[in-house]
Amino acid sequence: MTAILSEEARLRDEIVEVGKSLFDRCFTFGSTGNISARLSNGDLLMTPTNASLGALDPARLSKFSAEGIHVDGDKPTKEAFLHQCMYCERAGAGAVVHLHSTNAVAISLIDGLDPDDLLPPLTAYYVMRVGKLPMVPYFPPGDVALAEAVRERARESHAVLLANHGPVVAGKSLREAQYATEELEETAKLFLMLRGERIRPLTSKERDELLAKQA
Ligand SMILES: O=C(CO)COP(=O)(O)O
Ligand SMILES: [Zn+2]
Repeated sequence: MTAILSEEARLRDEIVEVGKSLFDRCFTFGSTGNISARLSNGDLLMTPTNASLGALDPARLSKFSAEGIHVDGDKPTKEAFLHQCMYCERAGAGAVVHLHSTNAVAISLIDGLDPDDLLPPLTAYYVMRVGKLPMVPYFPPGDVALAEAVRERARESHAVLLANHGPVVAGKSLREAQYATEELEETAKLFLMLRGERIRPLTSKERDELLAKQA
């Protein structure tokens, strides 16, 4: 019990710290974005709805039981079901980060990209931390259909991009989810910077070798 409590206290602090770090560096704006983390007993902590990631209170985070019941804290993010869908499909996930990061949102607006994998393997770290980026069709924020569509794509990838909305990324730990989300955003920025240039992404062999090392 004490171990669970200290794990929970640590995770609460980490959600606040990561939220502030992402917000302060403009990875999301206003009250957009949400973060969740899973305790080893299956309980979930989530950011409350309409909260700025830059000003979270560890004591007011929303808590869900392993059965998915809201048991404590402020009213949860409207994307609570989406986060739960991500954990259902990604057994090893310990955290999920959703942002409205500008360059990733821009990618989600470009017509004609491959919806099964939106970005080329520009750098090794993109392949190592993100790997593949499928697109989830547009549904309004908080819609059950959005969460169900994320569930479909989460089977094949821990990172997905919501059309006209933003990225959702799961990680073994909150730090992993954070770093992957940052890598996704920076790669989206590089992709936009390089539009119109002849580019030389990693080859399939180079990409596959990196992915094999991750497995
Ligand atoms: O990003 C958001 C919706 O997609 C923010 O919603 P919440 O304030 O309910 O977390
Ligand atoms: Zn959102």
